[in-house]
Amino acid sequence: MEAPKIIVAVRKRPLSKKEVKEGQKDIVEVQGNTVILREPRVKVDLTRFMEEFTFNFDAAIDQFCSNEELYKSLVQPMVQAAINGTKITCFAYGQTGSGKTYTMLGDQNVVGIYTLAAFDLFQMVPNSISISVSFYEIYCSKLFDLLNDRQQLVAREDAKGQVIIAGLSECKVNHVQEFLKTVDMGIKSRVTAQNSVNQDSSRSHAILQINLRQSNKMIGKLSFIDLAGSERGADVVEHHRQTRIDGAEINKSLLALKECIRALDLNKNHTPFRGSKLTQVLKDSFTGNCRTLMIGTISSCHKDAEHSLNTLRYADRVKELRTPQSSNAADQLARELMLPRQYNLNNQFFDGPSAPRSISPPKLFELDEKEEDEIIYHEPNKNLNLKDKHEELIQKILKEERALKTAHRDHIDDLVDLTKEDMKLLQMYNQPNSIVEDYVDELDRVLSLKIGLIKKLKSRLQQFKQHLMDEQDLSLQCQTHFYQKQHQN
Ligand SMILES: Nc1ncnc2c1ncn2[C@@H]1O[C@H](COP(=O)(O)OP(=O)(O)OP(=O)(O)O)[C@@H](O)[C@H]1O
Repeated sequence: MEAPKIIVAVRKRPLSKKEVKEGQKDIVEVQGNTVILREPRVKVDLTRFMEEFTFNFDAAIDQFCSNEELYKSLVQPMVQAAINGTKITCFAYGQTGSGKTYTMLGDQNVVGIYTLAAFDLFQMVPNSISISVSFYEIYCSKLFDLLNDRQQLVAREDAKGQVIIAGLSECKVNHVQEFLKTVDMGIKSRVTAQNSVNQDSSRSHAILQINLRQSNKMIGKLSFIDLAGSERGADVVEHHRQTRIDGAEINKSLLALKECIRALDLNKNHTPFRGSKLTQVLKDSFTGNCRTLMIGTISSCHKDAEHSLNTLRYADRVKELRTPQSSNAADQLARELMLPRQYNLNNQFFDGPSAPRSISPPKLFELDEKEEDEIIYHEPNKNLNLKDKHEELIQKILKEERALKTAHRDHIDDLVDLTKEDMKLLQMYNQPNSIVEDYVDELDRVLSLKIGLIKKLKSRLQQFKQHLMDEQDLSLQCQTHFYQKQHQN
């Protein structure tokens, strides 16, 4: 049977030492490929109760599973496929601090799955295949090369519809140590930016690409993506406008990513790649012969219940629309992937008792499909409408901002041309026999043109300023509504 195009896994991170010390509760249970989240709630009459949500995935990974075990069961088979010409994409989605970086890139004590893939690749590929790396980051819709001093990059679509990231460095690596050194340089560049540019890793998507070439022709590609923190997409109630705008961009890219994966699984002809910078640059990875692994990372801590639920719902939506064929293939793969017993995992990893296919209905309020499609964070309807309006306005502002910058540039060019005319005029007036009426008329014309240009730009600016103020008002309304709602709960 054909391998599934998409595998959706969820990984639970353990409580941190700090959380244990604070007495926080672990509210997530992994049983086979099922994740159960029990959220402590309080009713209006102050009685406490537990709300239970059950989700079923291709793989559910508990807190005892190491990166090596995860790699062996889910990623290693894909590495082999990459050598055989398949484009592989692995991405981690989840709240800040839920374990995305830990899974993808590792930390000082633990190796990430990209490193494990590299070890295998260097062992498996024949000498005729060369390996190279690119590593870049998307921050505020801008691309930065992590292997070249964070040079800003531009993504362009060529005549054949292929997206090319102009200037992206691709470093050829001959052995695993060289590979690790190169990626480490990129990780350091990301960390330095966090400290110096007031940037926060949870607000950027990091994309590490390993390219396999034979006689200079790309034959396979593996992309490991550490996404921005999913909760960042809901920064509507943030006080800083730029943070809200960044949040809207992150929200847009995560929703577009979900749409692209769904379209990919349904073999749709039209895939909405242009929906965001992230999906635009990943277009190539999602077309043709490709396979994707999504790892939703969740915290087990009760105070993160809301965010964990949102991640579980997002992952559930990604796999929900799977075609019957690919669903069968995924089930088959899940059985084949059963982890060897030497791994200290729950042994029901894949072939445990068959769990319910869909999520248990939330008992307090229902979400309809449209709501989940449009925002990541679920709120009651009224707030959602405000959020929708806010989102729409942010998109408008982003477009207007780009248009304003272009108009400003054109304005400067026009002013330079008129200033040249000004200078010529003055030179002519300094000539003997010049006619004062001509000079006055001409100067009047040039000045009127300049005033016209300034007025035009000013009115565009005025409109933009008005929309910024509207956004501020709308955000305040969202905040008020959000806090009122919290108070009621
Ligand atoms: N499965 C795990 N087992 C043990 N520790 C983990 C696990 N997942 C995450 N951690 C620890 O939790 C902390 C947060 O993880 P990590 O930095 O990977 O989060 P993140 O989702 O990448 O956050 P951000 O979006 O801010 O980059 C780290 O200290 C990490 O070592």
